[in-house]
Amino acid sequence: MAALAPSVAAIRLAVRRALTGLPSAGPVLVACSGGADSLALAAATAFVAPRLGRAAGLVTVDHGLQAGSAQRAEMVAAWAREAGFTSATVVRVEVAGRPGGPEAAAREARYQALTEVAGQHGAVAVLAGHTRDDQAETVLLALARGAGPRGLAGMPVRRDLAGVPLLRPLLEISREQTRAACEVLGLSPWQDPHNTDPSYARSRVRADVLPALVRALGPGVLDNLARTARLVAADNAALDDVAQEALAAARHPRGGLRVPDLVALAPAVRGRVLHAWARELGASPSALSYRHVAALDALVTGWHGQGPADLPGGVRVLRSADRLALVDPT
Ligand SMILES: Nc1ncnc2c1ncn2[C@@H]1O[C@H](COP(=O)(O)OP(=O)(O)OP(=O)(O)O)[C@@H](O)[C@H]1O
Repeated sequence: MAALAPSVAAIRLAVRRALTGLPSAGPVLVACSGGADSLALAAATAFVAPRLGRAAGLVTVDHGLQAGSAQRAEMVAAWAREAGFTSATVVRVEVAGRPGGPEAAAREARYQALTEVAGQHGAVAVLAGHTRDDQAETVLLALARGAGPRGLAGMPVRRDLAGVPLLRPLLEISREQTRAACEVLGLSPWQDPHNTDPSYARSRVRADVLPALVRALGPGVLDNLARTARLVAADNAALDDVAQEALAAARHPRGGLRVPDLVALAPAVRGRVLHAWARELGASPSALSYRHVAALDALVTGWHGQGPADLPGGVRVLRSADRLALVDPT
């Protein structure tokens, strides 16, 4: 018997670890674009899940943004049925008319579709094929836009998708390995033209920046960027816990927060307390930026009688005496 290719073995092991950690019985759902990363993930899941006594379904989203996208989706679904998935679902989504740029709109439509299909199948987790290289790109993009630790933590290995865990088992697997696994398994991945379109910052990082970094600093740089994300994520989790306690302790009896309690906090914790509080008041996390939190912080530490701080979603916060309070919109 031929030895198992290292790329295939590594990806199967990563999937096995992700599935073994799932608490309850029920199917998992692989989100597969047909690209090399999610195709390698799907092939590994089709192998591993039945051996763990778990059903696996596959879902592919047709964004309808390119000619032939419907056929591509059907081909992925047809492959999935052959590969032994218990369900193979194609969802066509409407991207136009959603807020944000085209990438953000497609992502929002995709995650909404994945959530719906997960609900229909009673899935206990959705698996996505983001790799170590995607993580390295995410960290670099976050660094470049000054996103701070929240951005530098990159993509979490697990997050909540409207009640269903979204898992990323391949965050420590390289793109080279997913390409190699597809080749070994005789799979022909779809090449997403967006991935090489230089009008996207991520594509430019992928095509120009990462290769330049590897040339200048050596091949370990991709692993190191991904490790940075893991280390920062662990620090973030600890600091967020501290901030939650500080937020609870800083509540003012008449609503809002007590300024002296906030002043006493370390700046890193205070920033997180204000961020968490702003979200609680209704500011959307994706729109909440450094600038907004800095404006709240200025009400605490740079107070000179200034007016309210404006947060996304029309949320306004003012300082009166020793209290930060929401401005009643009425
Ligand atoms: N059209 C789609 N249908 C289903 N899942 C998708 C689709 N597009 C992306 N995904 C999921 O999101 C993950 C990340 O996609 P993205 O396009 O950002 O990265 P990628 O590295 O190009 O992945 P891939 O090689 O799998 O296309 C994919 O691995 C897959 O799990």
